[in-house]
Amino acid sequence: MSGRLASEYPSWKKLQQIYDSEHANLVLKDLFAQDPARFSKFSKEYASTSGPDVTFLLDYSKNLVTQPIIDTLLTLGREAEVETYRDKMFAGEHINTSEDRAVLHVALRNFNDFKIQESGVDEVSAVLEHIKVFSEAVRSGEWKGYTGKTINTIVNIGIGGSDLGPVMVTEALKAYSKRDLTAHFVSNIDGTHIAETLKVCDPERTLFIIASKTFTTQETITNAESAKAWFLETAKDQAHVAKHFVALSTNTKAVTAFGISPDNMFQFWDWVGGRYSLWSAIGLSIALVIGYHNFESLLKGAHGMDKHFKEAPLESNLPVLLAVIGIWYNDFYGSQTHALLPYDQYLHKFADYFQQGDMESNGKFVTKGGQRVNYQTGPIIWGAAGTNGQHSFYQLVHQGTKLIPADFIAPATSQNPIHQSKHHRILLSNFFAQPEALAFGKTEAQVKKELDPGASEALIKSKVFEGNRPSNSIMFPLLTPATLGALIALYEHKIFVQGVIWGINSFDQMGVELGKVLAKNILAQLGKPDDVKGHDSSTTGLIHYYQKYRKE
Ligand SMILES: O=P(O)(O)OC[C@H]1O[C@@H](O)[C@H](O)[C@@H](O)[C@@H]1O
Repeated sequence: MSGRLASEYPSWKKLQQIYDSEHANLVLKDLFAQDPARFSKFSKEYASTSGPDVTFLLDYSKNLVTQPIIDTLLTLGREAEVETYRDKMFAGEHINTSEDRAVLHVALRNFNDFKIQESGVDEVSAVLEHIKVFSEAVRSGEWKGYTGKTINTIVNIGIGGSDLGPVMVTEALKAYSKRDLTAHFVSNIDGTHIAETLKVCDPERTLFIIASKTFTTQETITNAESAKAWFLETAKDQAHVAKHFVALSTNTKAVTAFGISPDNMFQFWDWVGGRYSLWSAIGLSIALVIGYHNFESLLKGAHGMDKHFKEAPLESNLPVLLAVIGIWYNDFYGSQTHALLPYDQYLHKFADYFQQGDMESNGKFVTKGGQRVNYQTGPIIWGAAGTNGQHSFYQLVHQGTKLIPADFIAPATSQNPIHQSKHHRILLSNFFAQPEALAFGKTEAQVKKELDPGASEALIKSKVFEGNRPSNSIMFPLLTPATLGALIALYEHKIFVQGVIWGINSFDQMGVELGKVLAKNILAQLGKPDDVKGHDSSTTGLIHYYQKYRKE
């Protein structure tokens, strides 16, 4: 984040030399055979030192690295001043330079531990109290709708960071949810999303949470207006809106203009980035679904990881290790993507969440200083919950032509140990087997032994697994709110470290703006073909096609 080109650091050049001269010999099978202690050397157990107990194991031994490579990668971190920039973040310095903002999602889960100076930080506990009181009133039934009935449905209307975090976390912690409160999340501007959701809502018992940092996002405001119109069809009186609509925003003026009273607004601050906002008022839907106590555990679990990230030396700092290993593949092996593969159905939205978290943070081609980078920055993040992926895309992961570093994530214990944990044992046997298969593969000699002597060369070749495909494995005892908090913070800080090394600003998102501006211009031209002006022939042709067939 210094804005320097990463490729100028001496250690970057050294890593390139190491890659050029050694990568052909970096063979996992050999590395494990040569060193029986490889697992203990390249795995670390995390144990929180504050807040609720959180432990997990990070096994990074199945990576194409040796100790000298890790050391050089850590030197790269030091040359890029990762420690300095980490301290600047925690100190509230304006490291989001393009927007001149502090980056303080860590302040949202701090509980007065670290001293952080920034306006608004001293209001965090009051907002948490507001969330607590409100969520408890709704959950207990004390909060009533306009006809005196309790709330049985919440609809969070938001998009991007005002949607993905709450969606992912409420899914991940479903085991802790209040079963008689149904949560829906409406994000897409496609009218189908709100229309299908409203079909199953009762206006007398539904609470709408309008979640938007800016309160100007077209999708969210349009969906919120449609929800309000739907509500008023039954409720009639505008005064009833107060019982059924709340806002989560930094923009009091726009919230008031929408018709939501400031009493029903949950505040946050411009130093909370959208994709880092689930810890803020944006997490209200989480508190409603899992209860404030569990929401606080989530925050405290994340704080434990913040403490680790802030205080642990780089060589035992888990976010740093994940970050530099990721850079090794991304920038030297040329891998384009990184897969997040949780073997836990509850984490089925984890990869979706970190698509925004990682790709919106580190999908940048200029440094903070405005120079075009001459190396790759953020990877494409993708993934799905195991074992589903095994029956679809794992073919390419095992035998395709691309190197796909992957993180396998699993709890040792299931929240649903049905059939004497038979399901979980099968799930975990796959969780153990896949990284093993990826790393060690299957040789031609092994294949031949299993086939008839007359088997064709082509058949033999098609059954070979080259192996040497890297992965990390992360295991924890049980997916608790605090463990999830720590896990999310682990990846947030990994993304931060990578951004610092690449010299980019991980905290703005200029890349989402151009499309929004063009769409606004096009929206004004959709009325009639003659209005369609100023586009290339392809865009013009597409709009004309729409105009020919549309039905209003
Ligand atoms: O919360 P808001 O202001 O409605 O913004 C929602 C999303 O809007 C998008 O345009 C941004 O790229 C995201 O970062 C953001 O989370």
